[in-house]
Amino acid sequence: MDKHTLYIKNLQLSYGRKTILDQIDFKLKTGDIHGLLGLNGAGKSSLMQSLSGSNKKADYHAFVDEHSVDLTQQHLQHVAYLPQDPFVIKGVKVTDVVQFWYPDHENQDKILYEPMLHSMHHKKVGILSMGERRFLEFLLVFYLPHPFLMLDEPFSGLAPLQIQRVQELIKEKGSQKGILISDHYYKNILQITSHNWMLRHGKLSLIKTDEVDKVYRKK
Ligand SMILES: Nc1ncnc2c1ncn2[C@@H]1O[C@H](COP(=O)(O)OP(=O)(O)OP(=O)(O)O)[C@@H](O)[C@H]1O
Repeated sequence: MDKHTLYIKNLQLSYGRKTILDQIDFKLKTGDIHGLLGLNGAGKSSLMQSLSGSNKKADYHAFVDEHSVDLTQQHLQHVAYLPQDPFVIKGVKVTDVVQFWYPDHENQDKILYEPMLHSMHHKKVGILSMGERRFLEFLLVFYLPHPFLMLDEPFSGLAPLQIQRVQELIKEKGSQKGILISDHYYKNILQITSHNWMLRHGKLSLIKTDEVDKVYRKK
């Protein structure tokens, strides 16, 4: 599979007079799994929304394989995004949601035959538990064809076995996609990432695994 690189240059985001992201440069290659850490309100979701083109207030230059790209043109399918908040409508059945997202049988089967989702096909999304719904949403975004994937709190509300399965899938797919993951359960992240970024005061810097605990304890 071809390798791709996403490069973001000089990302700037302010809400009113408050600067959230300050002159951030960021590079992610397919095959890389990077963690995004930071205290509440540091700007992790804002960064992921910006990188996936869903935050229209962000200002930056984006390149894929050195070609300038407009990430807000989401039909170009550069970066997929799992948002922190639930997004699947409650009143529809799991099978219908999956068929809507994936018209092809191959991808439908990958999701519907996922062992931890198998017994839920005919349930409406609204009666799934929080963890079941989050797991479904993760799978929906995970199998999209985009080469880059932003996962905002994918472990939130998941049971330990589901966390393990999400980690397995991310590691398997890590060889094909460039993945950035943020989660407050940062130990789940550190188990699967090669590099970790800390977002503080609008700036992004690499952080070593053994320094992460210290930052969160200082809180
Ligand atoms: N649409 C918005 N308008 C104004 N301020 C916003 C908006 N979205 C986020 N903020 C502010 O930007 C800052 C960063 O928020 P963001 O959600 O990106 O942080 P986070 O690191 O993801 O936080 P958490 O870990 O708590 O989810 C916060 O102070 C938040 O209140």
